[in-house]
Amino acid sequence: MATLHNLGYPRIGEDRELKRAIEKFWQGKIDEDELKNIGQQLRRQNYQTQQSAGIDLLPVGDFAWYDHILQLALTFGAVPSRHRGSGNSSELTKLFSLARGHSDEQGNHAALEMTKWFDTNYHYLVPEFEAEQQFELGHSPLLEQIDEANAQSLPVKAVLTGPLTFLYLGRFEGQQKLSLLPALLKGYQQLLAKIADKGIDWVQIDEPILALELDPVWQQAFADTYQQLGQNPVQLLLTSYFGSLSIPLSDIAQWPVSGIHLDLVRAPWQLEGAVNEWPTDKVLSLGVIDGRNIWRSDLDYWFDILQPVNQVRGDRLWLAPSCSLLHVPVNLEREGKLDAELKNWLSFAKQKLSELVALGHQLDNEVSEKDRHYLSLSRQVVVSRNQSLRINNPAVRARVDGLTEDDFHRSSEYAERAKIQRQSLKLPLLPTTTIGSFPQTSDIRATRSAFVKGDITQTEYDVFIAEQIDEVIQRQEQLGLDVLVHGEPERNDMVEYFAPYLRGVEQTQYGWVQSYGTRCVKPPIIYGDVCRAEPMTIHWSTYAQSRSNKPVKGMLTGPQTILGWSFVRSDIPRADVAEQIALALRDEVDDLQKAGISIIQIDEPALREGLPLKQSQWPEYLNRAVRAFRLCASVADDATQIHTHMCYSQFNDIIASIAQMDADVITIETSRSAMKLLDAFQDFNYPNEIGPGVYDIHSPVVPSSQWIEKLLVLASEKIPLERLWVNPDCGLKTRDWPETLAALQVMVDVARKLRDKFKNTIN
Ligand SMILES: CN1c2c(nc(N)[nH]c2=O)NC[C@@H]1CNc1ccc(C(=O)N[C@@H](CCC(=O)N[C@@H](CCC(=O)N[C@@H](CCC(=O)O)C(=O)O)C(=O)O)C(=O)O)cc1
Ligand SMILES: N[C@@H](CCS)C(=O)O
Ligand SMILES: [Zn+2]
Repeated sequence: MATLHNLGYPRIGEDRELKRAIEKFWQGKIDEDELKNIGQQLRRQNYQTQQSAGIDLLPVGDFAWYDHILQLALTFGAVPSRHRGSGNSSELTKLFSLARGHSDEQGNHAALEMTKWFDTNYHYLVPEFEAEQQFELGHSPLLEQIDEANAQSLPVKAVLTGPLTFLYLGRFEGQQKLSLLPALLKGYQQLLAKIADKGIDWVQIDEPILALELDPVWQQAFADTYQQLGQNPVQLLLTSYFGSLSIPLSDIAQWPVSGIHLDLVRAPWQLEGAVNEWPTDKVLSLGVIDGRNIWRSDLDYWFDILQPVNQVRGDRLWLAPSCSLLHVPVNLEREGKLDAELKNWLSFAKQKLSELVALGHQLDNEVSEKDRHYLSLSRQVVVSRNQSLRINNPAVRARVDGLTEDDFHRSSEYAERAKIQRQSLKLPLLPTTTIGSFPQTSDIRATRSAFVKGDITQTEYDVFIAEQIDEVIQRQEQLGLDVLVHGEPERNDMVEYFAPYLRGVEQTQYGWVQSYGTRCVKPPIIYGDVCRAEPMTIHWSTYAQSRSNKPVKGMLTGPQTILGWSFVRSDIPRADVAEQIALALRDEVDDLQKAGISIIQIDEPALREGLPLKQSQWPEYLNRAVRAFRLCASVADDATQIHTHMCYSQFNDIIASIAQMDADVITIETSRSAMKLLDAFQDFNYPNEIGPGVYDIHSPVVPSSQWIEKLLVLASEKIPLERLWVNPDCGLKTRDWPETLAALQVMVDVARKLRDKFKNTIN
């Protein structure tokens, strides 16, 4: 009989209970005991949901207060020295302080850096390692959670991120991370021994870096590590996901691990090797239900594939979702407003487990009434999706087919456009701007919530938004910014906002997915051919422009970012979907310029995170991503200045592609790296204009003028002054007004000072 297990369940809660509880704790509205109780209730509920779905082995250790990598760093005492010595504050307070930073008499203790978890929209906190770093096993939430689950007599499988992934994802300035491996392995050995002492048989040891193209040194480190860890009394399920293994399975078969988990959704071709090369006395766990997308599975397809494997492997065959369900929303049942046909096509975390169980039971000839329902729905959906008229839009297809090379090029080269734009825009040297959003205050959120619930009318909501824009424009004029924004008060999210205006795209009401810490997003569902149903931003952009004589940027989210932060149909290539989105945005760019908007920003923060995990696949991806951007931007007249914005990005390895995007201006996050990221632009001789971020928007700390001046001077040594802009790292939606105004005033004042200082050096 196949064993059914799960790799991880969404920790945030069906109603974002975890988010709400943590934020209340931060606000001092509940104490630590109350917060811990809520965490415990959530875990209990999640275990119950999984067990009643029919899952045989439950993941314990998938819960984390803010982020599981942060929690692991703290478990091993891998805490940077600036955060040590916080006296007798609790483990939880230390954890939140590492995640968010804190200030005290000793100064400002900056948070750990946050970055993308592989190619997902989840962010983890980057552990920082120091010379002589030790990894002493300290307080372990995993061990506590095992005790808690044992007390409930649950069938436990411990979940632990593996040492190589932990090390690989951390930062060890200028030094060889692998030199820390022996010390780290001591910590892991201690932890595994304690897990074994608690009577646990299996540990799911997650090593997602196995999906990257690892160099031989890391491959050898894997072999050495698992030789050592495999000697432990607990059985290890070496768990890969997000792609195919980069180490041959036949090599891994020699390591003393008791099982392997393979992601067959992302890399189905791995099955053949697994069947032939993975020893039959070891567990073969196959990830067959998509943990990264929300489509109902084709269970008959999997049944046919798995039946022969099941016959050979019996209880050594385990079945699971492809990866943790952290990346999908919790429960489809809550969605009351989704169209019935589309809803049938979907499956969220809770439903995915039922699909898995139905498949497992069918393989074992033990189908229940509930399983029958899931099996039959799966069959119906395969037919309905193949035949549905809602997917195919001939007009969109014809438009894509009719594209010519000219549609991907601006009329003139950048140098020519820049001359025209300089004359029309008349911007000063070192123009100042912001990235788009201004604080999304609780007033804005509450008013939108009232509107969505029907407590206020459309007119009342519109009046409110207009007032917000008026205020934002007025404040920017008072600050003396040169290029203004409307502040995005009408947008719940930079991606979700666009969904209602796009055909082929649907939006859930409760489909929340954790993005970082307590912050969540509701990814739209792209189910069919995409086109623009109606203008998306013209009303508020032109309204904002009517309130100022300075240019107000039109603000769009780019094709790769809408794609990357949505759940995307799987029946056509993603790049084709991006092209359709680009065409919808192209119409918007054109309408904006016709409506008198002279500067249009097309944000592409997700362009880099969309890179395939295997570097050999980058060129094809980058080519299509750049073309999609150019398709929407190239409708702009020479006089229309196109900006793009990227954050969270290392640019060195993709700088050529960024240049090919041919945006007139790119604004980027650089302040935390003290302008180091600009080196790539300098080395490449990046030809267009750049706005390197001069302060970190993730922190409420107001930057000093000395700091901003230092960064700008550094930037001016790398980028010619006449191509340099001055702006923060990213949008200001998560900040409060007082710190926003104070920081921007410092920024504008420094820009003015340097403008005066430098103006004579420009001919
Ligand atoms: C730039 N980032 C983004 C990413 N992905 C996106 N899809 N969008 C992004 O902006 N990925 C990378 C980064 C991640 N960064 C962030 C930053 C901030 C958030 C965030 O603030 N999320 C909010 C939810 C945003 C939203 O959808 N808001 C809605 C609903 C607000 C809400 O919760 N309303 C309450 C009622 C409020 C009241 O009455 O006071 C409710 O419904 O109960 C809106 O504004 O209407 C968050 O709170 O988590 C995400 C990613
Ligand atoms: N225009 C967006 C970009 C975020 S990456 C904002 O300002 O929030
Ligand atoms: Zn940004």
